[in-house]
Amino acid sequence: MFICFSLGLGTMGRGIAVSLVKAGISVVAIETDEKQLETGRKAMTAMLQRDAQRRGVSPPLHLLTFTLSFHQLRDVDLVIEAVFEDMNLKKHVFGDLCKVLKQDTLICTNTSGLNVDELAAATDRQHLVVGMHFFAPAHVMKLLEVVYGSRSSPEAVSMAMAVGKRLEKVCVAVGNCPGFVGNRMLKHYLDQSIYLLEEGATPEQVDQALEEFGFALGIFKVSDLSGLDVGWRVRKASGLIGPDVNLVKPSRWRLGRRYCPLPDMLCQQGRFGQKTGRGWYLYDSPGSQQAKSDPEILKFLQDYRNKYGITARRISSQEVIERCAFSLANEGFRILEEGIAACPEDIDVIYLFGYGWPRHRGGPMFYAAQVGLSVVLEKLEHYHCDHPDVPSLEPSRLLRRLVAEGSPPIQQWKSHIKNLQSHL
Ligand SMILES: CCCCCCCCCCCCCC(=O)CC(=O)SCCNC(=O)CCNC(=O)[C@H](O)C(C)(C)COP(=O)(O)OP(=O)(O)OC[C@H]1O[C@@H](n2cnc3c(N)ncnc32)[C@H](O)[C@@H]1OP(=O)(O)O
Ligand SMILES: NC(=O)C1=CN([C@@H]2O[C@H](COP(=O)(O)OP(=O)(O)OC[C@H]3O[C@@H](n4cnc5c(N)ncnc54)[C@H](O)[C@@H]3O)[C@@H](O)[C@H]2O)C=CC1
Repeated sequence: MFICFSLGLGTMGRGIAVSLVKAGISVVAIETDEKQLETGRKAMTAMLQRDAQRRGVSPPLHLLTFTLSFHQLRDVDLVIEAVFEDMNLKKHVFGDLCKVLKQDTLICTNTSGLNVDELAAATDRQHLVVGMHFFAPAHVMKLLEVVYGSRSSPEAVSMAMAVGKRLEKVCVAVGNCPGFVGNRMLKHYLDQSIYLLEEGATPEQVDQALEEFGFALGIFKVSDLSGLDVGWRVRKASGLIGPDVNLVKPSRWRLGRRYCPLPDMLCQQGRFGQKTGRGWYLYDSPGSQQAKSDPEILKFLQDYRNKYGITARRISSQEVIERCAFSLANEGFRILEEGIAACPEDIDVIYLFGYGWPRHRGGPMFYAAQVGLSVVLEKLEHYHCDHPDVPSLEPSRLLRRLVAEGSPPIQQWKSHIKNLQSHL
């Protein structure tokens, strides 16, 4: 028998547990208190009932057990942790897990980007700790990034891949670095989108340009779906927000580079996205998915620009796409050079199946090749010249080298990497 333990039933935990149950796997689901457990139970039951109704079968609710206690852990084969993105909390949870788990239970974390090695070090079985990074909504998105820690055993990684396959996910093994592959790239894409708001765009304009380009959802709708509080926790832990930073008058440069505090200011107002019914957009009620424009956000953005003496300018859809797509691809080249992804095709698969990248454009690396590497380089140089305090716009070494060597086809990029040290 295969039993899985899902820890945390928030945005991600409930979708992960539903994916497991749909694959016929028994799940013990745990939360911190009765209220959270009941909210998770209701949400998961509704998801399973909708799915069963569509397929004309009965929902496999018998595979689910809900509990507040770690005692039911003894017999589980796999744990998937999805508690808040907080290193200390996760380490604490991992330590507690090891007191009750069988010696050979695989411990997986759904962290968005924390150091898997550091988490593994909090356990008594570093070789059995692997990242299993699902994507929101977790019962729908096909991608699973399997994060290979430096001490994860090949058997543990292959078991995580096998579980992913059983869940009908598209699994991609990636190396361990902040944000892994998808979110490390997403960070730069998000940064550009937020800078565009500072410079004069609205969330609606940016999202419209991205959706016309072919993204399933614009970045601000995606942020509301995922929850703005996740990134807020990450920035707090990175020292970008904290006691040394004056939150009344947030600065626009931190740790030596451009920083936009707009998302932090939204979180301070309790606007976490869909889960609170308000984020970059407005929703009818918490949990609703239908994004509506919010006049308060437009005023909030204009007040912010006034405060900093920024004159809003008209931003074209072309600029939105170039800054977002080329900053994504630029980071992709760095990821390839560092051996965090096995090949450009893996990066493309991650974006197609994890982030709703337009299929007909083939993924950010394929798109860069289609546009022409020399064009991408020229555009990045142009935008970096306009924004010298944004290091991520500086063209990567690998992109420069590929252009200097005549823009070889995508299948040959890896052979142009000097001293490749794979993290896989
Ligand atoms: C350098 C250091 C960096 C550190 C890291 C930085 C971290 C930054 C923080 C980031 C936060 C963490 C994010 C993360 O780790 C990775 C992510 O998960 S990012 C989010 C990725 N997801 C996407 O990009 C979603 C893209 N959208 C899509 O692909 C489609 O729009 C979608 C599949 C969601 C819906 O497609 P559609 O055809 O419209 O579907 P249906 O209407 O048929 O519905 C199917 C199903 O999906 C549910 N659904 C639809 N829309 C939404 C929505 N807006 N919100 C939630 N759920 C939605 C719908 O209810 C259906 O569900 P059922 O249960 O099947 O009925
Ligand atoms: N939101 C997203 O789009 C994605 C998030 N992730 C990651 O998944 C993890 C969870 O994120 P979300 O689901 O968004 O957070 P969330 O805030 O929606 O849910 C977290 C849940 O964990 C519960 N929890 C906290 N401590 C716990 C404990 N000790 N035991 C049991 N449950 C506990 C909370 O009560 C809460 O329900 C984080 O590590 C996050 O970075 C990964 C991929 C996508």
